[in-house]
Amino acid sequence: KGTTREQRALKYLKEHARQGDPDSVLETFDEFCRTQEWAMNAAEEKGDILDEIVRELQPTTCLELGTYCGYSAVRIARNLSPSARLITIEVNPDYAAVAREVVKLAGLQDKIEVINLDSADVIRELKTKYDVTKLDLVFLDHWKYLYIRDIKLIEEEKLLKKGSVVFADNVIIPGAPGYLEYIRGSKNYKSTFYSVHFEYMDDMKDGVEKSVYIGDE
Ligand SMILES: Oc1cc(-c2ccc(F)cc2)cc2cccnc12
Ligand SMILES: [Mg+2]
Repeated sequence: KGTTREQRALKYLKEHARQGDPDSVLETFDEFCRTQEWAMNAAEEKGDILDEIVRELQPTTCLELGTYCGYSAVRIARNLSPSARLITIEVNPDYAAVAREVVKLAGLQDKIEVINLDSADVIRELKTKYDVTKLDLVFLDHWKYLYIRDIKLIEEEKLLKKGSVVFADNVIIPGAPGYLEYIRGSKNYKSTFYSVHFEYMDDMKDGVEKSVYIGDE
């Protein structure tokens, strides 16, 4: 075929979504995943919970680990206030390239910064290089064994404050080994589990975990 699934998704979006309209980009991506090819977007029930968190929290500075094609980046950023921004990190260059196009298609390039690097390296430089003081929202959606590595790094960098929300996808499928017991066992978080359907699969269950930081600044 010569093209990747992600490139085919982007082509479909460019042909069917309304330029500058985030809702249209998301609806069109969901349609692509339901009718053409499945893709690992934090969509449907997962996306609804993410929307709820963003609307209630009204975060100023958001960090997403695992951009993939930018679906959840668009989903988050479409609900952000004018001065708020999202930094999203994607280690795979092919995914990052597609994500930048999707963000542009949605007209959200002024709110979303896609960084094609390893998450740990960026987290260590958020304060010095990316002008971040605190993170109001963190969305964990990259490789599952990295959740625990990166949340510990985020704590070490003192990037969370009382009320910051850490939202984790896939805590059931593929599962985030060690992360759940770490975050649920920590006195610094109040965690809630939501049983949800796996993206675009009505007969599969996954889970997401919302953790509110209550620790010291
Ligand atoms: O939401 C996700 C789903 C899957 C996934 C793919 C195929 C399966 F058979 C099962 C699970 C992988 C992810 C990797 C990174 C971020 N999110 C993912
Ligand atoms: Mg996921």
